[in-house]
Amino acid sequence: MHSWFTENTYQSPSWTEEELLQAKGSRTVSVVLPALDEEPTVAGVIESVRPLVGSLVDELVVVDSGSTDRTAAVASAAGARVVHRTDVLPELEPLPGKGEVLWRSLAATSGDLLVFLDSDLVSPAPWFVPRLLGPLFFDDDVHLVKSFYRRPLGASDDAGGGRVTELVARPLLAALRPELAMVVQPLSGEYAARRSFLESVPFAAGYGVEIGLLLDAHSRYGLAGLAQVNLGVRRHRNRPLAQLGVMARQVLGTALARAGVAGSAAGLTQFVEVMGEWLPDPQEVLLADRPPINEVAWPPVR
Ligand SMILES: O=c1ccn([C@@H]2O[C@H](COP(=O)(O)OP(=O)(O)O)[C@@H](O)[C@H]2O)c(=O)[nH]1
Ligand SMILES: O=C(O)[C@@H](COP(=O)(O)O)O[C@H]1O[C@H](CO)[C@@H](O)[C@H](O)[C@H]1O
Repeated sequence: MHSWFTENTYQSPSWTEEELLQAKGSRTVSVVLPALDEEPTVAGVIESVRPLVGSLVDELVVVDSGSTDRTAAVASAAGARVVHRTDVLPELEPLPGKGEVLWRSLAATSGDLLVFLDSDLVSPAPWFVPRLLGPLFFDDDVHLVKSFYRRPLGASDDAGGGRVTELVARPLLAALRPELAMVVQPLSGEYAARRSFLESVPFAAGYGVEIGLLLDAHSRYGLAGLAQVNLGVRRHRNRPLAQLGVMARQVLGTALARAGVAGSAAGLTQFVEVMGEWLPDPQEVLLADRPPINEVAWPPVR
């Protein structure tokens, strides 16, 4: 078995809250939920973290990505601090993507450590945050902690989720960065990292953010800088295949860029059937990065 997999993979994390608090010491923790139109689920995710605020967690922030539903109101009522993406770095026109709000969250928070959770999670367990923090508290060599879990697809209880992971990210890593073959969920949206790392690397503004951060952490720190923790089961809203095609294009674009492989800037032409004919349905695809935020002059909005 690969030594990294045995040493830095936590199949059954068993740290107690007391042990974690002890190890946390004077460090601070920000939990960030990126949210685009997540009115049905954001409160449940907040409620899974809120009991930790004031102990393991120092701040719980939802960054609204331009929602048109009641995400902000629901999140605020559930007890999170809500930051709209243009509340921070207002001088920058926002880019339409998940990575954009994660990048801006660095300017809206102050924690030494950050934990990212998707806002479309369904019934996330209360141990998600504590388990993600464990390796950062106990191993100073670790800078990025990824989650892994069984990923049911829709209502079924089998593990059919993680379609872009299985069909794009995992094969891509095998081809471009085989050392990362032992990462169980390279695209998992639940992860924790040190601010010092996050502020010093670019953020893909779209869905390439996870693969970009993984590749950059590996380039910067090697496998020793990475850990992964078992969170059990993860259910979330599963997008239709066509939308995952655009996501896959972003994952591919960011991975190629980080690997120094020239790719085109082309978007993605999908096809739709209209009255028995198949017609092109071109998709704009955001492939841009935000630069390392510590290179952008900004007064930290704390
Ligand atoms: O432009 C975007 C796209 C996504 N998200 C958030 O990022 C998380 C993951 O997005 P999504 O659920 O679309 O990805 P999936 O889990 O389906 O791969 C969710 O909390 C979204 O609300 C966001 O804040 N801005
Ligand atoms: O892992 C995946 O294949 C995709 C899609 O998952 P599903 O097939 O809908 O379970 O979900 C992840 O990918 C995104 C891109 O990295 C992340 O932003 C999401 O948080 C993560 O859920």
